[in-house]
Amino acid sequence: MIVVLIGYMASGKTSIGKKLANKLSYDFIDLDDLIEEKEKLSVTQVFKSKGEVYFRNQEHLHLKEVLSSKNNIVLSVGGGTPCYSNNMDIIVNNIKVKSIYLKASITTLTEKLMRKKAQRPLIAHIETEAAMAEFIGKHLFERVQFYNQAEIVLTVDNKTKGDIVEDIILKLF
Ligand SMILES: Nc1ncnc2c1ncn2[C@@H]1O[C@H](COP(=O)(O)OP(=O)(O)OP(=O)(O)O)[C@@H](O)[C@H]1O
Ligand SMILES: O=C(O)C1=C[C@@H](O)[C@@H](O)[C@H](O)C1
Ligand SMILES: [Mg+2]
Repeated sequence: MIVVLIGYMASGKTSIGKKLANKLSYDFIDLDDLIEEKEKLSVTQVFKSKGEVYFRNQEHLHLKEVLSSKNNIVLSVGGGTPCYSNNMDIIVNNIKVKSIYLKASITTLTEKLMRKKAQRPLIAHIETEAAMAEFIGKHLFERVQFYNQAEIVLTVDNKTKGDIVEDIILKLF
């Protein structure tokens, strides 16, 4: 089985993914980290020096490679991964894959992203909480059509990471 965690920036894909993999004794792969390793640059630097189109292309290639070559892994993808190329089709049509949307509210995401926006090139420039909430609202509206295609949709607001991992395990088995 390959568990694929999807969701907006800061919904918890990386941190929940690591904990879940640990609990299942699966390997953990984070698509953003994989791209950073291959490029020897941070995601922000890739966006700056090579552009978003290049990043999206690499993201697509690495997603396909991981899904076709590995098993017993938890894969956390980037916040935008499901929304480009045919990435969401590739995820949902792979019979080994269980896809999970970590669904967080605009309020939860705004709170988190105001604190941790520096390494996230798409939102680093947003200054006020009101502007952040407005940006996330519009962006999510475009993206939920992809996120909602996940096999499992799990609300994460006001839950601890441990609770979320337990909820995922209950839904998977
Ligand atoms: N349920 C939770 N309770 C408390 N803190 C959380 C929870 N989920 C995530 N966090 C914290 O929120 C921050 C963002 O989480 P994380 O980096 O895992 O998100 P992400 O979905 O991987 O984001 P990105 O798309 O930018 O990679 C981290 O500091 C993480 O520790
Ligand atoms: O939501 C997005 O489009 C992104 C999310 C991050 O995980 C990174 O993949 C990158 O910053 C783009
Ligand atoms: Mg992440």
